[in-house]
Amino acid sequence: MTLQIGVIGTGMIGQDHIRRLTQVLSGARVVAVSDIDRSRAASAAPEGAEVFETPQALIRSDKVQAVVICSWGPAHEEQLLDCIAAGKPVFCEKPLVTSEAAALRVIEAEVAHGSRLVQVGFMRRFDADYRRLKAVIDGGSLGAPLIYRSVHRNASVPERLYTSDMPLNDTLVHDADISRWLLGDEISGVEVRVPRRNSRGNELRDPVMVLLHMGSGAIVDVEISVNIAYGYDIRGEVSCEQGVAALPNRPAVVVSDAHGIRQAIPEDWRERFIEAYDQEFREWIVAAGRGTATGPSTWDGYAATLVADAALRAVESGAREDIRMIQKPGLYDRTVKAAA
Ligand SMILES: NC(=O)C1=CN([C@@H]2O[C@H](COP(=O)(O)OP(=O)(O)OC[C@H]3O[C@@H](n4cnc5c(N)ncnc54)[C@H](O)[C@@H]3O)[C@@H](O)[C@H]2O)C=CC1
Ligand SMILES: O=C1[C@@H](O)[C@H](O)[C@@H](O)[C@H](O)[C@H]1O
Repeated sequence: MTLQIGVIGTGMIGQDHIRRLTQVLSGARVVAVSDIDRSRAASAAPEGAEVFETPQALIRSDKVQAVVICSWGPAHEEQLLDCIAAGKPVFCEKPLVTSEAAALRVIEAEVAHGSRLVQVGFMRRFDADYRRLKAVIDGGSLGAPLIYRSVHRNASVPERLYTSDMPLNDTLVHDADISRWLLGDEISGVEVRVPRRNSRGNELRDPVMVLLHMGSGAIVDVEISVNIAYGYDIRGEVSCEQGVAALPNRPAVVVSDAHGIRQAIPEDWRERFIEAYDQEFREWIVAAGRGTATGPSTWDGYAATLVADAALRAVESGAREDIRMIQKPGLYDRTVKAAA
């Protein structure tokens, strides 16, 4: 069976996902697109795909069996609720939504539907290196994890569109999610420290240091730098009771010549996580074909939203801000086996 997909939002990542769904992966076809910028949607539409005037019309269309949301974060809630109302599986890029209240509305709608429909775009969980790191920690040979260092550096971010709150409510969500997943634990409190500003970033609050306090007492120390110029550099290191497991920036061919020894650095997230995005969609296509979702859920999107909100409070208060989650609905405890 070929899954008929509609894509909402045909900007940077929307176009990249259309490319992988059209040229890389099997089992799916992009049959519909929509964007508030109609001409962008028209030029991104693969051959034969219909351009819809509104996301709502695309979601309701009989030709669309599953939806991919790549619009801006504040638009996600309405589009997610429309997908759930239509009973259609939906892959939603991060952030799930941009407020706790919105996350709770999506949880309520999905729980009322009775089974998972939503998968959130936390692609690190599908990255082979992160999966190996998790296997080492879960294997238990290093003992309990005590400290996790998460380095998240972007060469640059889009001027004007990327604002001062975004290191904390857009970029940090990946580190929050991967910390919860790697350590198998919830985040109970957040602190933020703001060092000297990077003058390359205009007025942006950049870099930021974030401490995530895990329920177990383990601490995650996150560096977010979004204008570091030299490339996209993502690292993680877990210090455990009797050993350390580390994920360096993506390994690449080591070149030795008259200029020294060097390795290429990925330019951006598209390059660093190219296989992870492919894998998250491979697994999503299988799950969506069965009318459901797999991997990062609405619950995980809700947890990351609470961390973003707490981080924004913490940057103002200078103190630890606590996080309180609602009781986890049973729906999010069930495992859906998607991969063949
Ligand atoms: N998982 C990841 O690593 C990444 C995730 N993202 C996420 O993907 C989403 C899109 O980001 P980009 O592609 O970088 O942004 P972008 O600005 O390049 O594209 C967003 C597109 O959505 C359209 N749009 C905005 N509101 C809309 C609405 N209400 N209805 C229909 N179309 C709408 C815009 O016109 C634009 O074409 C964001 O939520 C972002 O956080 C982005 C980059 C990487
Ligand atoms: O999700 C992403 C972007 O939206 C975000 O702006 C970047 O900071 C992240 O590294 C990237 O993975």
